[in-house]
Amino acid sequence: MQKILIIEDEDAIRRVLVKIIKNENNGYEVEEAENGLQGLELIQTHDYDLVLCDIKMPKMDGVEVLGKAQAIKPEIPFIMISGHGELETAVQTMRLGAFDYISKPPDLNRLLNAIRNALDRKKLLVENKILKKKVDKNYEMIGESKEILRIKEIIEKVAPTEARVLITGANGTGKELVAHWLHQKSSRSKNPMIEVNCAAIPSELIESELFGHVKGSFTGANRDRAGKFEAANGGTIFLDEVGDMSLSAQAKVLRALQENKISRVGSDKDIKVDVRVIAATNKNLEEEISKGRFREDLYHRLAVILIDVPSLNERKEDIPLLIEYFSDLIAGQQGNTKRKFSEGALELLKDYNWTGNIRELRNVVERLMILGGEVITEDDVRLFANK
Ligand SMILES: Nc1ncnc2c1ncn2[C@@H]1O[C@H](COP(=O)(O)OP(=O)(O)OP(=O)(O)O)[C@@H](O)[C@H]1O
Repeated sequence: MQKILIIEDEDAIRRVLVKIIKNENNGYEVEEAENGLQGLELIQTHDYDLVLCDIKMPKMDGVEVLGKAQAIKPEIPFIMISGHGELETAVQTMRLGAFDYISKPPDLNRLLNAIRNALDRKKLLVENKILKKKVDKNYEMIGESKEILRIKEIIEKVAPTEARVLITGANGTGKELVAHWLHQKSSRSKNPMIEVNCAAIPSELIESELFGHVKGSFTGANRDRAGKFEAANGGTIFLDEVGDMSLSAQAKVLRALQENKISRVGSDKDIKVDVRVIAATNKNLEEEISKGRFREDLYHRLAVILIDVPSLNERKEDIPLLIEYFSDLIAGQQGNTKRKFSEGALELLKDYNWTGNIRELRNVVERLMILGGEVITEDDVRLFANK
């Protein structure tokens, strides 16, 4: 059921609107207010998917209702109803955030179209909000150890700048998480963050993946295709496992960083790109450089800021917090109740011989939640924590 509120002081117009809307779709629930003040009260106390609002009304006019409603519930779309001679005001309300306007007397098709479009947009906004919440939840960074606090502090300082960042650390320590935070807290966050796992792409394909190609440039290239650098334009590219990139791809990335230009494979036309680069690796790049497998000049271009993410064993005090977080997350995902871990169980888990990969900790928590008792005890840990 989608809820629509009509705020209109003229009885006749209100009645026509209600009739049209109800006839159109019996999935619409319609409520009415006779003036702006009453309308605003209803908006404050009820949830609506759409408001149709007259401009000229006693007590509070439509422009004021729109402004006040936007301050408290900005997601509700407004369609303004403009009387004779109010066209200019109607256009102005769109600048203030109204979704659309219709003129009196309402034209049936125009009205129904505007309503459908406004409701679609509302649905999209809500879906986006839910998605964003989900994304934020997936990227929570748990930990109060001085190592994690230091990383958060660096992120706060570095994210708003254009500086390139190289994130190092063992597998599963949270490098990707750091990269997401850097993007989310930057002015580029409205644009995409494009991830490329350099280790997962065969070396003969990596250039085309990063820079795109033109039709006919190699067997199978049967149409022009943009690469990840172009896709990330205005945003961030995250080069994960950058230490695994071939030397020829490294040369091209270096050029992209030096000149802010790329060219698609098989073309000599330059394309300007505005991309911030964040890279990550679990390799020791200095060692790779000494072995001739990684370009030193590229290393210096990438590592303006270095963030080393410590392994779990170096910040054991975060383990109980992570256990609680994962227990909550798993319970939410699987629809069962969150499990309590006894003090003794937490102590044992703190001293467990972790590989350092946080995914291992998550798996152990999940295993204990399945195999352990209502409260997870030291005995449960002894019996079930090891594989
Ligand atoms: N501090 C943290 N708080 C909560 N979850 C975390 C934390 N650090 C890592 N994780 C979770 O652990 C998993 C592994 O983290 P992530 O993918 O960021 O690691 P990575 O170092 O990029 O791994 P890889 O080297 O395998 O690419 C992810 O699900 C991530 O959300």
